[in-house]
Amino acid sequence: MNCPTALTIAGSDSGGGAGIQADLRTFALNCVHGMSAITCVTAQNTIGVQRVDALPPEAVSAQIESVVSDMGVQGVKTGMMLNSGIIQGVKSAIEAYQLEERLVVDPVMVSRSGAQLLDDTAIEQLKQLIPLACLVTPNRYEAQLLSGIEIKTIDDMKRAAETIYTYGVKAVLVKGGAMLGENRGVDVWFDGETFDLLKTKSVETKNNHGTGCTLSASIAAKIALGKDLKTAVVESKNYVTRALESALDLGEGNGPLGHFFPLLEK
Ligand SMILES: Nc1ncnc2c1ncn2[C@@H]1O[C@H](COP(=O)(O)OP(=O)(O)OP(=O)(O)O)[C@@H](O)[C@H]1O
Ligand SMILES: Cc1ncc(CO)c(N)n1
Repeated sequence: MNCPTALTIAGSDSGGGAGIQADLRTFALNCVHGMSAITCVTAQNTIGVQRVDALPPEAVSAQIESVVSDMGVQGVKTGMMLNSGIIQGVKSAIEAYQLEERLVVDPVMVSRSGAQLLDDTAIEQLKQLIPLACLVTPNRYEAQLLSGIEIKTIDDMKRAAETIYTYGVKAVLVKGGAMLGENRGVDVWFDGETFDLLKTKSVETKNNHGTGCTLSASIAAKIALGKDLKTAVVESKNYVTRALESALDLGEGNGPLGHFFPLLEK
């Protein structure tokens, strides 16, 4: 049986809500064979991250090379990449295997609570990767950092999307999970020609760990399935909304999404 494949280049989340674990689960729910290049191992739960151990950059590059050279990759996403050495190696591999057209960069730099997750050198390195991608998906704070624009309104999100587009990326999705009031959960799409507001219902839940990872993994899976980028984004946004509505009440903090709600409906 033929099966499309997708690759996630990201960190491991021991709590299973974000990172590699969320990505592989999302690939599976799309009936896409998931493969992984692990960049770092986090000791993490619903409350926070207790420890992070990075892999050597060569170990990350070797994982990418192993799967791409043998199995082929139709969709790729990057998530937490931790340091500039790893990001540099990933960029070289993307270029060597010409994966740009199917690459989604989730620029994991600032958490939704506003904490910086990458040092300044790594941020500069990540800025070099963004132009290669077909889509970059910054959250509110990452969009602020990448554009230099303070984001408070939808108009600010649009201006930030326009600025980030000038990096050379094909399309930008500024995510609105960290916006306030009725703007929470409204994402802004810009592809150089058209702005679009992707608006779903704003879900009232504290169990929202892994929304960004799930969104970018779902988009990569749908690219692997041959869908056009905009369709992949719209369907993925709807999937995240439904998964938030079915989120799991686990742990003391922010529980994981209910990724498998479609299976429970059968
Ligand atoms: N409460 C909510 N209701 C509806 N959609 C939401 C809500 N919170 C987040 N989203 C959606 O989830 C997706 C991820 O956006 P978010 O801004 O949370 O990304 P992120 O900060 O990168 O996520 P993470 O917390 O996983 O790092 C977006 O499509 C956003 O609109
Ligand atoms: C491993 C990992 N990647 C990404 C995020 C952002 O949600 C996280 N918390 N953990």
